[in-house]
Formats: sequence, C-alpha cells, structure tokens
Amino acid sequence: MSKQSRRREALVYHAKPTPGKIKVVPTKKYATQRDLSLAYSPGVAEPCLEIQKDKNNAYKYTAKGNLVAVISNGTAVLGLGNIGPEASKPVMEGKGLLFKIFADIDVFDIEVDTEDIEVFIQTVKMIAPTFGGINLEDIKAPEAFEIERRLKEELDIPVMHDDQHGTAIISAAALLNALELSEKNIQDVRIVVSGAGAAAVSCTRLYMAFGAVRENIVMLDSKGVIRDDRDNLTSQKAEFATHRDIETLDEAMVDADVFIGLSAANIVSPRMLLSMAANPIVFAMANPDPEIEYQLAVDTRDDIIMATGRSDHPNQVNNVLGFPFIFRGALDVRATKINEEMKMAAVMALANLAKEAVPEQVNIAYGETRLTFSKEYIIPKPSDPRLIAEVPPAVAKAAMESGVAKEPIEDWEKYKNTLLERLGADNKIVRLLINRAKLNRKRVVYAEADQLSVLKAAQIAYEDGIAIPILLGRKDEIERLKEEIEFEGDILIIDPKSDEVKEQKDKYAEVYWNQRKRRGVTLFSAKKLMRERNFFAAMMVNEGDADALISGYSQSYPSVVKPMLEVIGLDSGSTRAATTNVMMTQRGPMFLSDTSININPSASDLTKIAQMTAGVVKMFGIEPVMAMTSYSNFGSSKNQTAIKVREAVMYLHKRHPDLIVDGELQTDFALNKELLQENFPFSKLAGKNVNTLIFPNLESANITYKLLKELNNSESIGPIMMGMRKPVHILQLGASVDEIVNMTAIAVIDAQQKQRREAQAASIE
Ligand SMILES: NC(=O)C1=CN([C@@H]2O[C@H](COP(=O)(O)OP(=O)(O)OC[C@H]3O[C@@H](n4cnc5c(N)ncnc54)[C@H](OP(=O)(O)O)[C@@H]3O)[C@@H](O)[C@H]2O)C=CC1
Ligand SMILES: CC(=O)C(=O)O
Ligand SMILES: [Mg+2]
Repeated sequence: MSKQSRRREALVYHAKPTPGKIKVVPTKKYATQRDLSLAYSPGVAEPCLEIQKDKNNAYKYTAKGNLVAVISNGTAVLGLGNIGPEASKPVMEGKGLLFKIFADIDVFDIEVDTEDIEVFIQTVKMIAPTFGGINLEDIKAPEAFEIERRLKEELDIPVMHDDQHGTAIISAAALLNALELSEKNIQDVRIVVSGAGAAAVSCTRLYMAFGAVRENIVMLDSKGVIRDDRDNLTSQKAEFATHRDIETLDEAMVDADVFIGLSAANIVSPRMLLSMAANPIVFAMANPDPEIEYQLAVDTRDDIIMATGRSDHPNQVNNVLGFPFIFRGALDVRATKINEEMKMAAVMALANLAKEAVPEQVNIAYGETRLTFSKEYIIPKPSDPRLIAEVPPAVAKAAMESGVAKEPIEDWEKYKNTLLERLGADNKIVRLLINRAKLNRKRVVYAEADQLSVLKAAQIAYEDGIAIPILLGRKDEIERLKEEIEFEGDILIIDPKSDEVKEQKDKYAEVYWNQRKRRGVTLFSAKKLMRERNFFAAMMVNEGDADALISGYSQSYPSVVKPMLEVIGLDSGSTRAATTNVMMTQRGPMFLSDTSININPSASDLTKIAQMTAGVVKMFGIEPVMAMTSYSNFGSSKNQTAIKVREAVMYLHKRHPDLIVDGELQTDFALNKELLQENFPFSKLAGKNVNTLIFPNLESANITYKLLKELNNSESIGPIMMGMRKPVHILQLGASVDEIVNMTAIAVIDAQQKQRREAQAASIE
C-alpha cells in the first residue's frame, strides 16, 4: 500500500462512521421511569450521601475504581514532538482503546492546554477525585519528571507517566531476555542510549536497578553525547553524563553491546550497526518511525537482536505491553501508588512469560507457525491472553507486599478467573483469522468484482497479504472502479462473457457436460452456462485455476448455492452442506448453526451439523462447547421436534464422547451456567461457558442470528459454508466490506486446510 493510501485510510478510520475511537456507554438499566429515578434524582442522592460520609465509598458506588485518566499536554507526542493538546487527542484516545481491549479499564482522555508545570499539576489534582488512576502521557522532559514526582507525592491514587515507566518496564524485560539469549551480563555490557528525555532517562534508571553500570552507559540528546563537561545539563541528563572523550553517535556505537533508541527516526546507519560488538542488541523504539528500520537492521547484521516499537515486525517493545496490565493490578488492590516493587514485578512477569510455551491461539493470531523464546521472540505479544492473567497478579502481589494496597486480594485463583473473563469479546478473533490466512495466501476468485464493496474487499485482501484476488465481472467496470479506489497491482481480471477466455470456457463446459450429461445437460447448454459468473468461478475452483470462491453479494443465497452444489458438490464423507455464523457477543464469539441451508434437518443431519461446526470452532483456535437447542429441556417435551434433538445428542454422546455437547436445552439454560448447574448438574455443559448453539431448524437459527445482528449490533462472520468439496463461500446479500474481507480470510483458511488434507491423503496413498 502506498504511503498516500495508508494516510487516507488512517484518516477515514478516525473520521468514519463516528469521529474518534471511544464513547461512553451506560452500565445500568435506564428503560423505565423507575430506573431513571434511581439513576438520577431522587435515587442518586443516596450514594452521594454515603460518599460524603466516607470518600472510599466512591469506589463502591461510582465508576471511579475502574476509570483512568490518560492526560497529556501534547508536548512530546510519540516522536512527533510538541504538536499541542488537540493534536495529541488521537493518541490519547488510542491509549484509551488499548486500556479497554487489553485490560478492560475505562478511560477518559484529557488534553490540557498548558506548558506550565504548576498549572498542569493543579489541573490534574483538581480532577483527580473522578479517577482510580492517572496515566500521564506524552509530556516532554524535563517537565514530565517534576510533574510526575509532585503528583505521586500529592495524590493518593496510582500515578504513572507511561512514557517513562511503561516503556522502562517493557524494555527492561526485553533487555533481560535479549541479554540471556546473547549470553551477556547486564553488569558488563556497554549501552548507548539515544535520547535523554522522559522515556530514555527512566529506562536507563531501571536498567541500572537491574545491574547496568553507569560507567558503561553513554547517553545522547539532540546535541550529541552528554559529556560531563557540557554546560547547562538538566539534573537528569547530568545523572548519565560520561567522562569519555566522544561526541557523536558514530563514536559511541563502536563496540557497544546494546543500543536503546528513544529519540528520533532514522538516525542510526548500517555503518554504525556494523561497528557494534558481536551479537548486538538494538531496540529502536522511536514511534512511529524507529531510529533504524527493522529490515535494514536485520539485513545489515545477522547476529543482531532487533526490536522496534511497531507492531508490524517481530519484537514489539512498546509500552502497550505495560500500562494496561500495570494499572489493572494497581486498581484491583486499590494501590495508592505504583512503586519500584510493582514495576520490578511487572518486568519479571513479562520476561518470564516470553520463555513459556506459547499457546496455539497466539501463534495463530500473529500468523506464526511456532513462536518460541528466540531472537525473534524476546517479549510476549500484546494480545497474548496470558498477559492479563500473569502481569496484574504480579503487580497486585507486589503492591500488597510493599504495603500500598488498600484492598488486598485473598483468593488468587478467583482473581485470575475474573481477569480472564474481563477479556470478553473484542475482535481478537478477526485478527486471528486474518493472520492465519496471511500465513499462506491463496487465490480467491471474487465472482462479483464489478461491485464496489466486493472490489474494495479484494483490494484490502490483496494489500494486507490475505489473498491473491482474481476479479470476475465486467472488465471495463472493474478497471474503472479499480482506478477510482486506487487499487494498484497486477491482478487477473476475467469477464466470463468475453471471447478473450473462450478456450477456458470451452474447457470448463466440457468438464461440466461430462459431469452432468446424464442429467439433461447438453454441451451447448454447458457452454452457455459458462458465461455465467458463478458457474465460471466454480469451475475455476473445480479445475484448480483458483483456490477458493466468494460470491453472493448481489444475488439471493439460494440462487448462488445451487450452482455451487451442482459444480463443486459435497465433500467425500459429507452428506450435507450447512452454514455457521460467528456472532461477536458480549460474552465472546458465539457460533450458530445452521443459519442458511437445511430447512428442517433430521436427527442425523443435526449430528453432522454439530460435528462440522465443531471443526470450524476449532479452526478459530477455540474449544467447542456445544448446546443442542430446543424449546424443551432434557425430555421435558415429548414433541417430535424435541425428540429429534434428543436423538442427535444420544448419537453424539455414543459416537463422539470427546465432544462437549449436550441437550436438548432451552437457550437461557444453555447460556446461563449457574442456572444450568443448579437445575441440570448432570449435564456435560454444567459449569461451562457454551460457545456454540446448534438449532433444531433453519428458521430458529436464521431468526436468532439476524436478531442478534440487528438488535445487539453484533458483528458477524459468515455464513461459513461447511461440507463442500472445495472452498466455496457465499456472502449475505449486501454484505459490508469488512464482512467480505473476513469471509475472504475464512475462504483462504478453508483452502489451506483442504490442501493440507489432500496432501496428507496423497502421501498415505
Ligand atoms: N516504544 C515505546 O514504547 C515508546 C517510545 N517512545 C519514543 O521515544 C521517543 C522520545 O519520547 P519521550 O522520551 O517521551 O520524549 P521527550 O521529548 O521527553 O524526549 C525526547 C528526547 O529525544 C532527544 N532527541 C531528539 N532528537 C534526537 C536525535 N536526533 N538524537 C538523539 N536524541 C534526540 C531529545 O533531545 P533534547 O533533550 O536535546 O531535546 C530528548 O532528549 C519518541 O520517539 C517516542 O515515540 C516513547 C515512549 C514509549
Ligand atoms: C508508545 C508511546 O507511548 C510513545 O511512542 O510515545
Ligand atoms: Mg507515549
């Protein structure tokens, strides 16, 4: 993607559909007059009076305990410099988004229009009663040091300047691990720190707390090496002034073991890297552009351990790994501070986690085959679900042991479970899917590429490396639209109606005619059919000219399914095609089957649908926990529709005892584990979180999925086609661009899996 398109995409992302990235959502009922009289006057007076009696009650009756202020004056925004409070707002909203998705912490971002230290401090102090914690962000040095010191001293809630300590914690963890891999001692290594601002000073202090030696450190600011004979050094810079007779980064880098970049983009050259000691460690953490590009650095030296602050390369050393989890732990024990003990505990928790076996889900989410502790994996990935279960407890424990926790935790197991539950639903699952597709791109034919939304989705799939698109439709229209949306690239475009592909059509017609000549198809009618985009596309997949197919954006579902079933047909061993939809619900992804094909499945069909759905759930890296739904609970109705579900369950229990499936069950019992445990403790699902619902018929499944989609505004992936011989996926009429991209990822993964299975079968033969 060109820089220009990336820029436009970022602007549209922030502007549409609603400007900005966060909003406030009520957490209490507000439907009735009674609700409103509790939410506001007169009921609201009661908690007010309780808090007046004891301020601590604010944690009991208001959102304070889970609310963090992300506060900036915009004086050191990423590496963009002093761009002002308004211009810093997108970054602060971004931090709010990260706090929420990684640690379920709510954030108000606050941009303060002052560069005066005292005014800033007084502003934060005055608004502090609202919050459970204060995250200072992107405030330049040296002001940041004084601001943080004073606020920590004068407030009794945790205050942390993220650029100092978040960065110090994560980079110290990465440094300890990198040193272990390069078999060097922190006491011995020569460290060059580029930057002498908030982040650089605090990082270096923390490395020293872990054993780095001041004499081995050279720090530089925008004027060059900070030497002890330089005039007017701030006290923080003076702390690291060197007596060595050097002035430039070039000189400092000679024989250095470690380079820490918290300064500006592109200031390190390959020549400098080559002058470093063997197995150098280079953390180029300036954002958004590092001190040296990742690829250039690893191309320059193959013995390097390289990290940047960016998410698009291995080893993202970025404070996003720190602040959500540190605040989570601090808030959960109502710590009055974030002290050294808590920071050290976070460092060790992060460093140790990188050495543990990585769950498959994380490998998939990052498109990796196998992440293991190595030069390319020195630190956990930000969306590793173990982070929330490991780092906050370590921080909370340290807070308790160092005497700053007002609400100690007693039951650690229970605490870990609540932390895991906090992760809830977000679009991790989509990320997981996309990254898995990227591992091994496949050729996806889009049968309706002359539709703008389809073409846009194909563009995203192409530019993000998810798929190799093949565009089917009216060629001149596709070319016109491609130009309009700046879809550049050497993409195959085919118009099945054109004579340009006559030979290909004749070949497909012959194959099709041979398949169906005893079912009333003549060679002439077969040739005519190949002018139809869905037949042509299906034949492309059938004949191996494409790996997967996507259609249905502008045609009704049945009209697209029919040619697919005729040309492609069912998988061997499969007697039914069916579909499942993944709904992103409050409680996490929920799979619903069969949402599109089988009007009234028999008991035997239901068993097939359940088995196929279990396969798809696993494809998402999730263990299926399935309820076979009904209006009846375990035999409470003797009606035929309930009996068929019961029969399907009996079969599954007998033939597939490993599957976690049970029923027949009403959906409230299926989804409420306490209710189920209380009433049906014998069930295989008792105490479990059901993530898959198999419905007794098409009506109930389809109605439920559409209801959830519209009423809850739930994002949906699907319908995902199951049971077909080749990867064929059909969109809902008028699907959105995002839905088509997600479906593309599904189609690619399906193709990957089918090819793997075919290869396995061939090797057995
Ligand atoms: N990856 C991560 O997690 C994080 C990365 N960062 C990045 O670190 C950088 C600094 O942030 P922060 O400390 O908050 O900002 P500050 O404004 O507090 O500090 C910036 C420092 O960089 C120095 N500097 C600027 N240009 C150069 C140069 N060409 N060579 C050497 N030093 C230079 C400045 O020198 P002088 O003192 O002379 O002005 C100053 O000391 C930013 O790029 C930011 O994105 C920050 C926090 C987290
Ligand atoms: C990551 C971050 O906080 C920064 O670059 O400023
Ligand atoms: Mg920052």
